Amino acid sequence: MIGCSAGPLATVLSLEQVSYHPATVPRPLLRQVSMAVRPGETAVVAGPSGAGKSTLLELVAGLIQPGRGRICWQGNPMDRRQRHRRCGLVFQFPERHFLGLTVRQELQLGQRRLTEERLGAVLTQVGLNHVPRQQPPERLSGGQQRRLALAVQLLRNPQVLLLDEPTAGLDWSVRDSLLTLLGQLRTGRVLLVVTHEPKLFAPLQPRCWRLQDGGLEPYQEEQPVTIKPA
Ligand SMILES: Nc1ncnc2c1ncn2[C@@H]1O[C@H](COP(=O)(O)OP(=O)(O)OP(=O)(O)O)[C@@H](O)[C@H]1O
Repeated sequence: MIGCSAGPLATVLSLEQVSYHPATVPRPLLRQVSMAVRPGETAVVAGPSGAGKSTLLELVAGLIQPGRGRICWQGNPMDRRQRHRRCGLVFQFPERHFLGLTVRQELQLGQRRLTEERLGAVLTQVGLNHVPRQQPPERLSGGQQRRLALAVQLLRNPQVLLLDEPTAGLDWSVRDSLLTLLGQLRTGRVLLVVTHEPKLFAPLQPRCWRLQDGGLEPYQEEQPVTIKPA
């Protein structure tokens, strides 16, 4: 297996010269995109609507295949199956894709041997253990629905959580509590967030990239000002 150029100790997730050009569009959506995420880092990719942010996540998640380039874990290129196994993708507005009639059913989908213990543990992890498991997902609040979508992915034990506009459409207090949860979930895994509002994610102290016109450039997002007590 040919290793990606970023050293295995230096990075966990890396993209090397990744391009994606669907036949039906005149220009590539992604042109030789490279990024490297180090252990313990949270990555934020910002960009305007239509820049290709969701497409980037789909590539990393193994839902689609790049025309060129490689997506690596600890320096080793991953095929689609490996990417799919390693990554959990939470789509934008994930509540629109719920299929289960109850919270329990939503969590059981694709999890044939889900024990009560594991179900309880994941609901606790996302702060939903108090919610009745027979409750239909559509009766949950907006913030609770996002937490349920995270729980669905966490059951797969992903090393990479891919989050597409995770706070979109939530009011500020719900957004803040979701950000606190994301801060907890980044322990031991990589978070890769795409958003057109990168400032919101500053509390996670991420490394930032900007995606525009098919190219990806690193940039420094301003860190939140912490006021020290007098
Ligand atoms: N397989 C495909 N074939 C043709 N066009 C595609 C394909 N995949 C994505 N696109 C187009 O590429 C553009 C980028 O899509 P994408 O959803 O990745 O952007 P985005 O940055 O996530 O946008 P938003 O912030 O609005 O969600 C869109 O115009 C989309 O319609």
